[in-house]
Amino acid sequence: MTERLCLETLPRLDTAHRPAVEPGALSCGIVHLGIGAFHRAHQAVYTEAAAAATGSSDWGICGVSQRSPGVLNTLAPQDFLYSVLEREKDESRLRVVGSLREVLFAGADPDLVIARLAAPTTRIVSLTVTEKGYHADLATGRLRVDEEVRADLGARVPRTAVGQLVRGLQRRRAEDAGPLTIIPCDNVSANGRTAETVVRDFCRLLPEESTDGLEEWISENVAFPSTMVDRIVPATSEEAVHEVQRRLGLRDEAALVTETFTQWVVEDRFRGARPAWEQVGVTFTHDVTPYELMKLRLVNASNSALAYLGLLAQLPHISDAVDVPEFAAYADALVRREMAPTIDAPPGTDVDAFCAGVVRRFGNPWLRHRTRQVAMDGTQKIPQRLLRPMAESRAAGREPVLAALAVAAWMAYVGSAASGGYEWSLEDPLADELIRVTGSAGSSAQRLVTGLLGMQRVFPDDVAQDEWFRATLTDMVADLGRFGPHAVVDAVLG
Ligand SMILES: NC(=O)c1ccc[n+]([C@@H]2O[C@H](COP(=O)([O-])OP(=O)(O)OC[C@H]3O[C@@H](n4cnc5c(N)ncnc54)[C@H](O)[C@@H]3O)[C@@H](O)[C@H]2O)c1
Ligand SMILES: O=P(O)(O)OC[C@@H](O)[C@@H](O)[C@H](O)[C@H](O)CO
Repeated sequence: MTERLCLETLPRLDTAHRPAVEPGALSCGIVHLGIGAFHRAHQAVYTEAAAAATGSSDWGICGVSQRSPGVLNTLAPQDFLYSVLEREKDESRLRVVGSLREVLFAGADPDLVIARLAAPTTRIVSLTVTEKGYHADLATGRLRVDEEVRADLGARVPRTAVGQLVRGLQRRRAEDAGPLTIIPCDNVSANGRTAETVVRDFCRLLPEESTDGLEEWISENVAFPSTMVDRIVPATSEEAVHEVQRRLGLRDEAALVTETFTQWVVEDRFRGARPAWEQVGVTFTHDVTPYELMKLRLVNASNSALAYLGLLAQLPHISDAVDVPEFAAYADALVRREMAPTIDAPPGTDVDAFCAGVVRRFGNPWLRHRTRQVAMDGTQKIPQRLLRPMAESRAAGREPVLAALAVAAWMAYVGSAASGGYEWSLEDPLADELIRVTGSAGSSAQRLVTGLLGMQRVFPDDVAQDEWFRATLTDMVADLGRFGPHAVVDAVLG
């Protein structure tokens, strides 16, 4: 049986495949909440490169798995080492990453998580907890006090990321552990401001005696920079594990395959020390907004569109959807014709070249990014990716039919998934409401569209009350059911 990747077997690897740092020499200066695939192939890679560039040993990462012990169980036998295989056409580069030095499962070790957040050696806390993990109201950006948040407000041991952050900050302040920078790395609009708002709202809801002065302390000691992150990182697959084993001669159960493209733009607003990320390609700026809008509206909007059309056509991966010529042409047109006119690109950006890269990146056949994964949590994604730019297009007198088709495909997918049309049940924090709405719509496209448009937590008034939008969606949802996604895409492209 092939031996496992771990500290003991590491020296057997070719130097080119070994970490750029000595893993055992690193202490943890970063705690990362939500240690999924993305952090491991993005921020952890930049952080290791920065440590190697400067020789600093302060920036190892303690990753926290929030919902399941899966990542801990996979990585612990590997001493938290894993490989990242960058693949594109004939180009590939494989490297074991050594910057992740500890993984905790919050469900098993909640007190230790708070202790790590409050340790004076921790200077950075980063997050990839998915869009829903912020518990933010999409319309207002304020904390949504749902069941999980309510439970955390009354609990000593929190389960939500916002609860963990606040408990960690309370203890940091009590123990005078020093300043901290909290860096959200999710595809969430104004993610820094959103994280700060939900943290402050949570503080205000706690009993006054436990938070007296905490907000002032946060203002003086904690920064919440916004970030834009971009790299396609699918979940670990059996294919990835086999390919990496073939190349390394060791088994890595956590192997990740990603693209060569990577981008990280960070608002330059820190409290205290940070890794020298500027030396390894991270852009620091005073305003992330143009980068964020370009990413959400060009990359993520078309990704969601391909996911929903792909699922309606029973295609398992995003690259399978790009292999369908009319879907690829549609995604390209969506990005160029309807999304690009809604953004002010960051200075120096060649928007045409960026647009051309979007569909090419999604077509990378080595990236087995599942349509199901991209499609999940649609109620949290489509407002920022599609509805907001559509509302702006409508206000400017345009008819964004291509974007409307993406929303119609989401509606058709929701209708089908809610009634057992897929092997999985609908994955969305608002699944109960979606199932209720789609159930009462029966087979009527008009009732489905009207019901979904009535969900005020998803559709802002200007979109829900737009007659053009309602009528266009109703026709498209009906046609998707009658003629299928290929024919509807053909018709829309003309
Ligand atoms: N994978 C990508 O290509 C990619 C690219 C850019 C940005 N991102 C951002 O990173 C996020 C994570 O992506 P990933 O590929 O690592 O996913 P993943 O499924 O591998 O990891 C998700 C992590 O979030 C945690 N989580 C899930 N729901 C949560 C909740 N309600 N509260 C707290 N924690 C929760 C999980 O426990 C897990 O640790 C995405 O949602 C996105 O915002 C991902
Ligand atoms: O990761 P999510 O779930 O926010 O969104 C799914 C994809 O759109 C996303 O992962 C992209 O592939 C990624 O944002 C590219 O950088």
